[in-house]
Amino acid sequence: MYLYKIIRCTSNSALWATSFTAKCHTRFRKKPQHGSRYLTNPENVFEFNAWDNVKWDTCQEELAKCKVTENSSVFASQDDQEMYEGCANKYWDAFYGIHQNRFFKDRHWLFTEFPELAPDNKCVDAQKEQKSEQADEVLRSFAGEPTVEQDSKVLICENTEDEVKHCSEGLANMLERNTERKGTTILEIGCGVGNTVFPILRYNVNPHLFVFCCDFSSTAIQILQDNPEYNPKRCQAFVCDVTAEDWQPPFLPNSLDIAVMIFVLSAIHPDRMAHVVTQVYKYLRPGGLLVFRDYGRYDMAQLRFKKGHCLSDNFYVRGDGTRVYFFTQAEVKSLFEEAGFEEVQNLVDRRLQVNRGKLLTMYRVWIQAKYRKPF
Ligand SMILES: C[S@@+](CC[C@H](N)C(=O)[O-])C[C@H]1O[C@@H](n2cnc3c(N)ncnc32)[C@H](O)[C@@H]1O
Repeated sequence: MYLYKIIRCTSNSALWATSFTAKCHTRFRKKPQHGSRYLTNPENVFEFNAWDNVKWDTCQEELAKCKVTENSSVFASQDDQEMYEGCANKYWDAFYGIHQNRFFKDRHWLFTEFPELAPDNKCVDAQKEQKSEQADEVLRSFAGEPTVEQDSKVLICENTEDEVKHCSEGLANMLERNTERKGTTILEIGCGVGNTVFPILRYNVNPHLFVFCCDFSSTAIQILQDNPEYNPKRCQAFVCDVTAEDWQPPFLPNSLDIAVMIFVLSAIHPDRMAHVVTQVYKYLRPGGLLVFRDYGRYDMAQLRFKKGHCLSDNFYVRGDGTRVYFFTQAEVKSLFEEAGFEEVQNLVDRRLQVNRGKLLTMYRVWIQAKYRKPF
């Protein structure tokens, strides 16, 4: 069992959203990309809650390596490994069954780092939320498997066109908008309860925007669809295990403008990552963009794992049965380039988060990347 910081999120309420949007329209402030507060004098470390682009010296790197070598010295048993893989969606169902939509905060920093997600919106006030929100985690516990039935809203029907096997309201919308060539179609993979999707729907002002989002946790998809902000005219959520050979999604190959992968690839078994990336490539249109942010090697969360939780190199299981991988930039690069993508961005974001009350320092590492499907 691991101790995680408790952060309560109330930002999903419609009331908050309305007042936030209103404030936002009167303020045209934007947080600089990759942060702007640098720690030059170590004595000042407790003056702020977080520092950007923190440099690691060799000693710190060596210490991190030692911790990882130690916590990887005992692997989870083969039986347990198979259970975590076979029941992966059930562990996430249980996670969302407990935490509902209170665990992850809405990811407003998205628009600072990935302005493509809301290109015409000048009012993205990324300072409202600290970028550090993305990895704040609560005390996680696994309380047994829930019995939630799968409830995909994707409709499957016959179509006269051979290549169109699966259709839905979302697909019909998308085809119409693509004919007019006005729309932007976004897919979020591993959307959870919508902490990325709802900010996109709020801040992307393109009237022809359509957001597809999927997750293999039917509990997460149900919670997302129950959110008052869920509008089927602009969004379609569906259940999909992206490690499956075929996705059967409600859109066509070569059709998506943007695919979003935020802290999802790390939750997938390393043996299936390449397949997931290949599938994303298949459904993006030529020229389409993939945006990615995920855990980096030696992030604080990796160093905190105890022996017995390691499944394979840099891949761990948390106390609640959900899994997490810690990437290097080089791994991300080869995953996407081997699938055919061209690199637009690949950076490591090192942040120092500070708990000023307890005088604690926490070194966070994230990999952020963008890849384009060539024309
Ligand atoms: C850390 S959460 C991130 C949620 C969301 N992207 C966000 O920004 O808040 C990881 C999500 O990936 C989903 N996931 C993990 N493996 C998956 C798979 N094979 N297929 C689809 N979703 C998956 C989990 O259910 C979970 O909702």
